[in-house]
Amino acid sequence: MRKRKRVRSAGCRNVLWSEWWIWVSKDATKPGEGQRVSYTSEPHCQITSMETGKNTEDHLKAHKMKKKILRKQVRAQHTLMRHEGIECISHATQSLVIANAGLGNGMSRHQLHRIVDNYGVVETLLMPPNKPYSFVQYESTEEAKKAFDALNGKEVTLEDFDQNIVLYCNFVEKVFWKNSVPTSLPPDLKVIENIISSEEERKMLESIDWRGDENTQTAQKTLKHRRVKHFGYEFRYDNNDVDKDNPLPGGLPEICIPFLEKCLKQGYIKHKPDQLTVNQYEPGQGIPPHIDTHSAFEDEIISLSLGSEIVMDFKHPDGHTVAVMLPRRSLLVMTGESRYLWTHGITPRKYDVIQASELGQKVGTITADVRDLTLKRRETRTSFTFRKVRRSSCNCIYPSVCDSQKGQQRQAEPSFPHNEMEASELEQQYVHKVYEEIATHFSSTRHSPWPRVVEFLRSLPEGSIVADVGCGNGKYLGINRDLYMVGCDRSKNLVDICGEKDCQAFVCDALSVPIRSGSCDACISIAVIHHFSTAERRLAAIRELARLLKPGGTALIYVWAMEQEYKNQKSKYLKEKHGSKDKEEESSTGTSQRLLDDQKHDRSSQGSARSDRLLDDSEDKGCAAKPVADSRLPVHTNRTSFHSQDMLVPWHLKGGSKKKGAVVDEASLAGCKESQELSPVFHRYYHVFREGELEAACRSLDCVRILKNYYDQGNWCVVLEKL
Ligand SMILES: O=C(O)CCC(=O)C(=O)O
Ligand SMILES: [Fe+2]
Ligand SMILES: [Zn+2]
Repeated sequence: MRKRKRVRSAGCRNVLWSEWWIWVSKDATKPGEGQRVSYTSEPHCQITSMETGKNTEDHLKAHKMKKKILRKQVRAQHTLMRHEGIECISHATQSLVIANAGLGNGMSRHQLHRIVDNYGVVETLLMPPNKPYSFVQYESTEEAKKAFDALNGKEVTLEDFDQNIVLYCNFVEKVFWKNSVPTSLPPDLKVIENIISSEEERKMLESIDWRGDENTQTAQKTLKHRRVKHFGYEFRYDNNDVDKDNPLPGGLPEICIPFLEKCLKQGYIKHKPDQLTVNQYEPGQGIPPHIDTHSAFEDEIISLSLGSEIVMDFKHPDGHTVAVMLPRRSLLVMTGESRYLWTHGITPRKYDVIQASELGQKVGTITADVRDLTLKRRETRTSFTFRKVRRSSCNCIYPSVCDSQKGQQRQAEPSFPHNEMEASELEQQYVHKVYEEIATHFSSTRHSPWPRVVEFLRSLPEGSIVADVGCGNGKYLGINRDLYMVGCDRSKNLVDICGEKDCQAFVCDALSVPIRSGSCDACISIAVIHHFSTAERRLAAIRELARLLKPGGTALIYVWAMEQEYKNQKSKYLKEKHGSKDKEEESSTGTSQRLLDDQKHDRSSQGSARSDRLLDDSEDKGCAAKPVADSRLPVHTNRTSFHSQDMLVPWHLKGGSKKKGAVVDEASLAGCKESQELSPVFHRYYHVFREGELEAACRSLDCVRILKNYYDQGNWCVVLEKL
């Protein structure tokens, strides 16, 4: 409903979409000079000159500043609504939400307390984990008002980061937080506190000699995000397997023997480990989410935390994550489901979110109580991970993630769809779900707009209403500020990323876009329609784009081409097969394609898939794709030509997540390019178009005519006009 209204009245050019939104929402006042929400403060600074009217320059400056604060305040309201469904209200209450004062911004509980305590008695201070806002409830409305007036638009310096941020305040009905985060540990996971004494800890740490770079006896390696040493057997990160036939000389260090005996005696483990990996993490370092290869190690995996505590993230395949505090001198015991099915990893960052009251001592899940969270600076942590090398194949009950059981797994491989329902299920599993999972990583690789798409958007008349259907991270939404662009995507996580960039986008399916027929001057659909798995559905997606257009309106469509060699020219995608460097970002020339860039990742980590991949693609090495002898979809080998029009294309997920606005992650993830280790692989369904196929589909629609039809960097492209 709202969307329609927005589209309809977008003709008045000076109205920001976001401001307009607030006008139609129930707490808004009428559009007018400046004031968009009923309760605003005079920004505590720069405003005095405006009021006394000293001189016009100051007046103008103050006016601009006020407008800016208002804009940001409104943006913060939208973020809160989008993230939490919490609505800000126009009258003063006891409760404030303060944007940019969140744990995700790098604000500690301690610092925020000192700020908000200045204006009255704080009853509750909620700091949700990793979010860019906090909630504060005062004893009285008067106090909250005082805080609002003082803090809205106020610049503060983040302690520890030496960085300035500006706070923006809004009133909310009451302070609350629905704790959707699971509070129990993953099944079959234990954390045993104080397993060794400080003296034993010191001795164990001292026993590891990190001098020298690469050491054959202990297979010492400096990885991109930590140092490691192996004892007993080497664990190889190139194939994620243990070198079973070449035990390292010396076995496990003497000092570990009494410790292991204690673990056996106390029943934490049943079998004596014969392999040890010592990992050392400096603040800012981590290990990507992974499952230790099933075929390499037996069930029990134990890890001793030395030197400092750390938060480890566990993730179930259904997506839910549990952050687990591993205190110093504690033992993590992973068996059964937590060892075989859940990934574990350490996000590379300098601070962890932890419970405030028992600094560093609380075992177990972190997000149990948001009234009590804060940040804690990491220190050097050394872990001793003991495992037992497996001598026979794994027979676990989790075949979907078991490399020993890939025979059975193949049964689960998707087939070419035979009907509408199968098609929709295939897309759900191998397009929607995957983009949801990889959204953050995917978005971090999507910066450079493709030049000919930009050209199309720049050629549109000022004031045009444009829909970007399948907008991804919204990289085209801000290209031409003279347009009213709105994006939509099937992935909520990608739409959230658009929102963070202050772009207008919503979640919907490209087959059913909730925009009024004939309301758009133009549409774009870039690298989207090749994700539909039947010809009917691809045509339906084009028809839907056409429906949105008003007569004379134009649509630009890009799909991936079967022909990666055209007019005797290899596409960039093929040419970069033997490229020199793995790249995380899109080519700065801006000529590389969304799809081509996907392959850079794939190439960079081929062969690094662990047992947690969804499908096994190891058999594909050297050949482009499996022939479609049966109707099972082949898995494409990146950087090779296509041998089938329908296939699965791998995406190698890199560890960590980069959230905009989260200083903590921002700082620590800079330069994060863990390429050879532990990246889970996801597969996306694609139908690559043959020459003429897109054009023919468009021609079958009576309501459009083709204005242009061309090949651009491995894609077939058309520009349509609505008749
Ligand atoms: O540092 C840790 O505790 C875990 C290390 C780990 O998961 C591994 O080396 O596979
Ligand atoms: Fe591990
Ligand atoms: Zn297994």
